[in-house]
Amino acid sequence: MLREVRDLRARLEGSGIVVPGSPVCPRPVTWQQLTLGGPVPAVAVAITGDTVAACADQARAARRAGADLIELRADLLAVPADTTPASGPEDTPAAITKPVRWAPQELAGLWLAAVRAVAAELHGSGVPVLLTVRTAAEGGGLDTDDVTYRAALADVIERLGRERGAAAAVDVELARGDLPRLVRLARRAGLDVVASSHDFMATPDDVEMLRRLHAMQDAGAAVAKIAVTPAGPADVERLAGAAARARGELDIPVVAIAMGQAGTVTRLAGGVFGSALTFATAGSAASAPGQLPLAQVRAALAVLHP
Ligand SMILES: O=C1C[C@@](O)(C(=O)O)C[C@@H](O)[C@@H]1O
Repeated sequence: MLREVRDLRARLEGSGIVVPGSPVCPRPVTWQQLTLGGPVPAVAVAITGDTVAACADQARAARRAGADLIELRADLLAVPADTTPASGPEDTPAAITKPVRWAPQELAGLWLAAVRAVAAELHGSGVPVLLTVRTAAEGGGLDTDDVTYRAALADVIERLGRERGAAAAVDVELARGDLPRLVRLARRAGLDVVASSHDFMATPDDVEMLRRLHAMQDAGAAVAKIAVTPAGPADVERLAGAAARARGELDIPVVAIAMGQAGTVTRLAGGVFGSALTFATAGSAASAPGQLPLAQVRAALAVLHP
């Protein structure tokens, strides 16, 4: 029975008919051994270590666990505090720790060191690296203004271009501005851009979700990703609907996730609605609420995408 369903699906897809459950993506992306946008969603594991050494350890574990893609969440790296006195002589009570204000080049240097360490662990495995620097505005650990974010990202992109192959792609937040320019820089450096948008409070209305995904493709991103927070089943249904519509309207792979407990189903069955990638854990801390262990996600994918 399963074989008959598979054969029928293959015949329909062969004649250009989009079959629910195995969306066809006109412009899939290939990074090393991984293709995003095929009939089965890929599984990413996020590296959430706060030191370069911890990131390398986590990458090794994620590779062994069978991740298709490693996302390095470089925003979670600890930025050493500046302990010089804010004002007054050092022996006065004014000798308090200053807030951390790193220059873009310093941030880029820290992220680059972590990319190198993670890439070294993955060498020869065919598992690509996605470099992500999530800002505090979208639930991440990098608490800077948009100008610093863009400058640091541009710097790390250019430096990655000089060491081709360390990372396959870089995450760029749509809402931080300048996405088309960062896409051009990334292309020149031999990197793809995964454009992203996160809402940790709510699920935007359907028109807005679609608008963001289209804006990402229009800016030249290779992948369009949205993660939202549902208040309940109705929001989960809307997110799934937006994913299915985006899959029909866009050429590039779409990633759509409902975060938190209410959205768990989208981490398992997102592929049925057109989502090309899901995020799972492999022993270390989750990078967003609702992520499940990789083995559970694989088991669900095997049922839904035989
Ligand atoms: O964009 C995403 C998706 C995500 O937020 C999730 O909900 O699994 C996890 C992040 O690390 C990643 O960058």
